[in-house]
Amino acid sequence: MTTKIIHFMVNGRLERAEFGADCSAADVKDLFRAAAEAGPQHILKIYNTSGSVVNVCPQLEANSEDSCYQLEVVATDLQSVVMSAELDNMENRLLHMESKVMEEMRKTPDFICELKQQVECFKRKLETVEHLSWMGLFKDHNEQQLCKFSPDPRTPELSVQEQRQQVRRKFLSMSSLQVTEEVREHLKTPMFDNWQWEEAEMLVLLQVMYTDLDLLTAFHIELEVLQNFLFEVYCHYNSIPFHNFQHCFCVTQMMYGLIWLTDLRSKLGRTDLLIMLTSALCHDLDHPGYNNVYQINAQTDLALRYNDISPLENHHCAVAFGILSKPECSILRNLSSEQYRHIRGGMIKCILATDMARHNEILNKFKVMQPGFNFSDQDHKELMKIMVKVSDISNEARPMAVAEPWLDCLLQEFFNQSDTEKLKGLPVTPFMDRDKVSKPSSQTNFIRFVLLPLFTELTKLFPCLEKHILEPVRRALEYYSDMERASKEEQETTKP
Ligand SMILES: Nc1nc2c(ncn2[C@@H]2O[C@@H]3COP(=O)(O)O[C@H]3[C@H]2O)c(=O)[nH]1
Ligand SMILES: [Zn+2]
Repeated sequence: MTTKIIHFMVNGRLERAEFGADCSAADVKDLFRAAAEAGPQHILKIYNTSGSVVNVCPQLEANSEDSCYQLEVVATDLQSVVMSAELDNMENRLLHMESKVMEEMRKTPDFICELKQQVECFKRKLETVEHLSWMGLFKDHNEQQLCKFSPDPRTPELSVQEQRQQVRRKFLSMSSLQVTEEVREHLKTPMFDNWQWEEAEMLVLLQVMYTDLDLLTAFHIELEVLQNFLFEVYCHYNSIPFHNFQHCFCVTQMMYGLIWLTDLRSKLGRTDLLIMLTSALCHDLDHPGYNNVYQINAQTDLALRYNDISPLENHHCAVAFGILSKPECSILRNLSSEQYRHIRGGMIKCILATDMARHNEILNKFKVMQPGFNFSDQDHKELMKIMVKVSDISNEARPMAVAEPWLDCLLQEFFNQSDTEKLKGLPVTPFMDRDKVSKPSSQTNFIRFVLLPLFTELTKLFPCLEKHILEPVRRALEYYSDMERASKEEQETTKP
């Protein structure tokens, strides 16, 4: 039997393990646990030289001292214990509710049966290792496993490359089909429901946005180049809970909707529209799921590269121009160098302005120039920035059934970050801490202090946004305030 030798760093020591390919997964884990002086309750994580997590399994690739893995004890499995207790608690409350309802109705209502089934399913999952992957602590050895919380779960048997190629084929085969007038019109409103569309279809709809704004004709963009560009953009979004391709699509669709709602076509030039739409599309490229504060505190490569100055936004922008530097993807390739420089400058401004650390600065500038806003003035650059920014944080302007799942995705990403911060001993970002925030508290604060002031200001310039943006956001505030009140009342009544 041939054995392989694995070199790895653990607790500052270089170690080696030797095992055969027919060795069991449990044996391999035990080998690493022993080296890390960890017990069975600990969760181990192995990183390769490029910092990606690899699976602790017999198929682990042999390496040399120079290319050794990093082995880390990232958590004890306490979280499962806590989750398990919470599920038991939930189950007891459901049983209690069921018996009360039974007294009156003599039958268990469907919704209680459904809830019971969900709790049961959750408990089963918790008993397997599946939950570790939701927490980002376990990876299948299928190199780049897709995130379980991705809003659009894809076929697990296919590799990422194969899945992407499948999306590409579907996109290209559908893109010649006629998108109905009804869909085209719907695409221009904040009512659009992203959850009904799969990735290939979203690529077709993005193509429609460029064509319906006449951008292909105005900038001599070949259809094939636009399709290559859109596909590359799609490939450069990660499968993470929130900052994924679906988010990119939603932000671009909202930007597109705002262009039509506020009739920007008659107020700005085609170049400005191209800048805004393309900035929205590229604004979160290759987002890793951990925000700037984390990048800076953890001293990541991005923070080092960009000197702690908006590391993520600088990266999104750099990735965008990396894609645009490939001739087959460059929708800007038929422009003069002066036009290119102008569009590049505009996109950099718009994408960098999505850093929420600059929120007040940008809002205040907009407030100052607001009375007597002049669209032909150079100052409209500020308007472009604010429109992309508004689109970026506009989920709550959408119907509740569309917006609420987005909040779940966002909190998932937040909690993932704060869990990692706790594990690594980094400062914990309070609004991401699962022990401190809840859905309603997160949303009432965000709507009161971020959304309403910004949207109110924009509505002064475009009164039609009152109906399309402000009103839905006010309704969302009511909804989450009610939820907050109800959960406080419930806590009061269940207090021992
Ligand atoms: N609480 C809350 N935060 C949001 C919402 N939408 C966007 N954000 C935050 O606004 C930020 C905008 O920039 P990022 O994409 O980095 O991260 C986003 C989130 O942190 C929302 O609906 N609720
Ligand atoms: Zn974003």
